[in-house]
Amino acid sequence: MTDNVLQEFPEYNDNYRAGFVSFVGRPNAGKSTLTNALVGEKVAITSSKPQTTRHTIRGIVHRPQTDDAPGSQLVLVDTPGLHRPRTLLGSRLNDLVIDTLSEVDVVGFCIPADEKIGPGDRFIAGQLNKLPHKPVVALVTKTDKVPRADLAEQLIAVDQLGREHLSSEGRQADGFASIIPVSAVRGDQTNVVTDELITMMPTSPPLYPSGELTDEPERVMIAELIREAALEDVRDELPHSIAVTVEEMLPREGRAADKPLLDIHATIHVERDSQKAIIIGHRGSRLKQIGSGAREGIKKLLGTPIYLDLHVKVTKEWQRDPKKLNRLGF
Ligand SMILES: Nc1nc2c(ncn2[C@@H]2O[C@H](COP(=O)(O)OP(=O)(O)OP(=O)(O)O)[C@@H](O)[C@H]2O)c(=O)[nH]1
Repeated sequence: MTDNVLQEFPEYNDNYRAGFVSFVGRPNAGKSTLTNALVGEKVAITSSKPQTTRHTIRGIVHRPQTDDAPGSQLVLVDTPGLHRPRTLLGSRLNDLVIDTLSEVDVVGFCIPADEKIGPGDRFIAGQLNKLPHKPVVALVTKTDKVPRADLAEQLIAVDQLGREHLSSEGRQADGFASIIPVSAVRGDQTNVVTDELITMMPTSPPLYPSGELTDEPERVMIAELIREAALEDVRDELPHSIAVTVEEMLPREGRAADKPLLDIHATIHVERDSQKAIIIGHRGSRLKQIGSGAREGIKKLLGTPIYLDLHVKVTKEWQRDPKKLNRLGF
């Protein structure tokens, strides 16, 4: 930690709490939406399609010191969905998730209130059981989608899941450290989630300056925004096949200082010619749509006008080829 960080926190004292929390859960469980709700600004990318969060994206919750509580900082590490691997990419993602989890202070296991607990959840619980010293909080998400009676039943089922699957030797107590129902969309109980997570953080000096919401490199955020735009309205098989790389970001030469323009060159990678055709669309109409969709988000992120140059490339079988995976940054 730099001295700069401490200068920003004159009230910092020995009771200050700060640490890392990571949300896991099967695809679509509501991890990104919850991250955004806790941080209060859009940092992670959400989509109604599963498995869009491939990169570790952090958001930071700052709580200033009050008469009742010391100041605190919660660093949210948003991981890809932990899921049963079917491809090499799948198993790489799982390794990445386990690595991330071994370094955080608390794991938040997101389980939707409106879906029955299934093999995917039991798989995740089994993986978490491999980290016996890691406290796990169950977050029962999307509570606005179910009647109270169904929620009560789900809470009991979640408790059961914890008792059955989080019981390795060395675990302080069997099961979840706590179970919290929450609706990120309505903002119900989001404060309770923050409070509970903060009490579980170690005493520590602040980890990040207060203005910082995310330390994800801009390039990765930009690639994610393009990927999100490309995933709008496409068929179900496509999401797994798309990756985006940002090739170049350069300020346009010869522009007046008060009228800057940033040129961004990016590539959308697909696996097959047929998918390339879908992405490009009739006479390039879909690609144009993707470009304008992504441009808005990128402009907002960078706070400057941009020119987005998009290419589509067939990178065959990239999900299964280790060399290609490395080149795409996985
Ligand atoms: N009604 C309701 N919908 C929610 C809530 N939280 C998330 N959703 C919806 O559930 C879907 C999935 O949410 P995400 O936050 O993208 O889920 P995720 O777990 O990050 O998904 P992956 O990135 O695929 O792992 C989206 O359509 C959200 O709008 C909630 O509290 N209430």
